[in-house]
Amino acid sequence: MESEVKKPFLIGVAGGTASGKSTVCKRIIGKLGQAEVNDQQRQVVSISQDSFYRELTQEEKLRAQKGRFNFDHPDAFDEKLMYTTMKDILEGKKVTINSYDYRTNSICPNKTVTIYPADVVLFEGILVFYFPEIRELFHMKLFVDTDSDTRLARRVPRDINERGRDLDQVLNQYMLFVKPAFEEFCSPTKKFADVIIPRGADNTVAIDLIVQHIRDFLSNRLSLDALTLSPTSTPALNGAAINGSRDEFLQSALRRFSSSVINRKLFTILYDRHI
Ligand SMILES: Nc1ncnc2c1ncn2[C@@H]1O[C@H](COP(=O)(O)OP(=O)(O)O)[C@@H](O)[C@H]1O
Ligand SMILES: O=c1ccn([C@@H]2O[C@H](COP(=O)(O)O)[C@@H](O)[C@H]2O)c(=O)[nH]1
Repeated sequence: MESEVKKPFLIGVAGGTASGKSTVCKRIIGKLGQAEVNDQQRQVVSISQDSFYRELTQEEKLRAQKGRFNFDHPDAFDEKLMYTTMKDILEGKKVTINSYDYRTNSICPNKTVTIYPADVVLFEGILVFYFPEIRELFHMKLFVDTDSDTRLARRVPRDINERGRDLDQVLNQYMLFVKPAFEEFCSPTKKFADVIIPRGADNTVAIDLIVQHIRDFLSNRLSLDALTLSPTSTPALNGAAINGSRDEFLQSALRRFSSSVINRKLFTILYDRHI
């Protein structure tokens, strides 16, 4: 039998720096029961746009070391790589992405992350809605809307503790690049969002609604897939549905979709429709 190609539900998560994008993604992953699952088995994965910062020229590297490079401008990203990676993910392919090191302002040499095909892929970053071709790929677009004072108050300790900066560097970079670029490039993309999440990860009501929407979408898609099964594409499943017992049908359906986060009660309904 042909192996199943997983075409994921692709979710874009945009928002200003330190708005809580990655925390929101973690909450969604947790609520879908995927927090403890290992990389290869994981059905819900999150990718950061930071993996798509482009390599800097020598001259740009020197400027970056002095805090004079604008990492909040769209030109700082490798748009083409972002697009081809998202397309590959949507085609159910396994992809390899870069790891980024904020301390050196560059891609980590010899360190990549493999993203295995999954049911749900979250792609989070300050400018994920900026590039039209990439924006159009998302099935759902979220904007994490946290006020700028809170964001700055979170960014300062984070950049000092986790990204190797001192207070002056963080504040200078914020005033020179981060704040103006947020206003020019990130904030205007809020209008493309399907859901705006005020207060980020604190907004449990919004996160629960989003999680429910993801579950509904996946259930509906699975329902359509199962209703259009052809004997050539999935002989085992169809054979059981046509010739076998109700239990055989459910067993083979569950085997096929056993790694999915989708509600399995659906198969009972489908079986009743088929037979
Ligand atoms: N709701 C929250 N309450 C308190 N701290 C938060 C909250 N959301 C995020 N943080 C903290 O703020 C910092 C930035 O959050 P993060 O999710 O990494 O933001 P982003 O991905 O948008 O840059 C992290 O140190 C994180 O732990
Ligand atoms: O080398 C770098 C690369 C990026 N940044 C800053 O990171 C944020 C984006 O990450 P968030 O997790 O969304 O905050 C962006 O504002 C860049 O200024 C950096 O400082 N150095």
